[in-house]
Amino acid sequence: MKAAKVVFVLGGPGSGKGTQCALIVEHFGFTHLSAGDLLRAEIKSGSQNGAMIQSMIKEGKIVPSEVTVKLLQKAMLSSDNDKFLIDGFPRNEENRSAFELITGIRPEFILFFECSEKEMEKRVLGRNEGRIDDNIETIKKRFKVFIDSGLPVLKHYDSLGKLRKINGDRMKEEVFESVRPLFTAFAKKD
Ligand SMILES: Nc1ncnc2c1ncn2[C@@H]1O[C@H](COP(=O)(O)OP(=O)(O)OP(=O)(O)O)[C@@H](O)[C@H]1O
Ligand SMILES: Nc1ccn([C@H]2C[C@H](O)[C@@H](COP(=O)(O)O)O2)c(=O)n1
Ligand SMILES: [Mg+2]
Repeated sequence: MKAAKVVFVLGGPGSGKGTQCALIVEHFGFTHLSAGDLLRAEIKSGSQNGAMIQSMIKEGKIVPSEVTVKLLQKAMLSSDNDKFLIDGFPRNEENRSAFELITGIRPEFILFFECSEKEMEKRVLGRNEGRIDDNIETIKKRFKVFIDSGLPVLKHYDSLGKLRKINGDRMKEEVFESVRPLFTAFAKKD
């Protein structure tokens, strides 16, 4: 597992993480692992953690790291790929330290989509995927959790010189043109 190359993809709810990950997969052959998607699949699977995960997501809270890191680790181990985009993780310092401790992996860099709350709110409310957290009450809570718990993680990686900030407040094609050079450089280094 230590040979795996990981890029963490962060940003507020609706900042475009999943959308940009799909484009990176298409152009650069990474495997996309969304922590939120893995947690939602765990609810659907009827796991004994399902009810707890569902209630945390509904409240916009962060699921205990042990649960999420195990799901990510399992997905990485069952993949043939060695390049992963881990989307929506780490969401807090506990997520970050648990991942490093359990997997021994340090990320190559962190892709961070900066986007205004007004734009993120509009996108999430228009997403229409039936998510239990895409409603105005939960969105407000998710914004607060992002500021309170997510920003310290970004500060940490900034202090290590690993943070790559992208203006996510543009059309998705324009955003991707800012993302592309980061992965072109990464592919050359590989
Ligand atoms: N640049 C963009 N401009 C306009 N709409 C966008 C853009 N990027 C994504 N969207 C749309 O906004 C919604 C949210 O995007 P996406 O699911 O990629 O965000 P996310 O950061 O993964 O959100 P979450 O953290 O809630 O999972 C989707 O409906 C998507 O199609
Ligand atoms: N590291 C994570 C990632 C996600 N969750 C929970 C809480 C989030 O609000 C929800 C949805 O995530 P998204 O799809 O928006 O990335 O999933 C978590 O607890 N820990
Ligand atoms: Mg997403």
